Amino acid sequence: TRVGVLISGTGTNLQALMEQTKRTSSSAEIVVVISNQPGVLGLKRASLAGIQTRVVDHKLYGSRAEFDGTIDHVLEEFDVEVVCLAGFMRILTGSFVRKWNGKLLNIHPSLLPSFKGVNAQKQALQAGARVSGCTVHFVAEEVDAGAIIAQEAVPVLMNDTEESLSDRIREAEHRAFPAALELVAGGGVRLGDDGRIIWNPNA
Ligand SMILES: Nc1nc2ccc(CNc3ccc(C(=O)NCCCC(=O)O)cc3)cc2c(=O)[nH]1
Ligand SMILES: N[C@@H]1O[C@H](COP(=O)(O)O)[C@@H](O)[C@H]1O
Repeated sequence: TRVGVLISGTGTNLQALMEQTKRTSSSAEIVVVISNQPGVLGLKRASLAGIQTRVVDHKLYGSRAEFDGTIDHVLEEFDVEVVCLAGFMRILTGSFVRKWNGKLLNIHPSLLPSFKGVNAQKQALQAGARVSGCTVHFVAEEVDAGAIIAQEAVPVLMNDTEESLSDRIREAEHRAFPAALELVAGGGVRLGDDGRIIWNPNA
């Protein structure tokens, strides 16, 4: 399965996905990395791994539709079949999400449906949660509301700060996202027409 990864920054999730898809056992191959920000570390990580990169700078587009349309054009150019949002921080338009429905995965740093949106780790701390974690989900038009593919829980410790909790969640992300990508790429999981997860017991 040909995979495109969309990033906005550091790319630690991209790094985990690249390491997983390099394995001979993997059903997935990352064929392009697209960033909406120029010069980010994630682009260097991809180049070091010999993966093609493109920058689609959202500041250069008059509308979200044109920005998303350009990203879509690059994904088609590379014959991408599955798209992973790995620290990608732009909301995608409904038409883009509908076109890639069931083929678009995102990693979120909380146990959805709790703590949607940005600063999820801070929300968990402020709520006094004793457990948090990460969620990999199919992307739906409604932000952070898509069908859940994989989750991993982590403890919230007494002296946790937003940074220490984020670091612990990120370690879980680096396991959950590669595992979820293999499930989707290998046909173990797909999105039903009703928007719910369908598990293939034989995959
Ligand atoms: N339609 C759809 N698109 C998404 C795009 C990115 C992410 C990644 N997680 C994200 C969740 C929230 C945001 C956010 O609210 N950023 C501040 C506004 C940035 C902007 O103006 O664009 C960004 C990424 C998830 C989704 C999703 O669930 N549905
Ligand atoms: N989606 C969120 O973006 C953050 C940065 O990810 P990365 O750029 O290090 O992969 C991660 O915490 C992830 O949950």
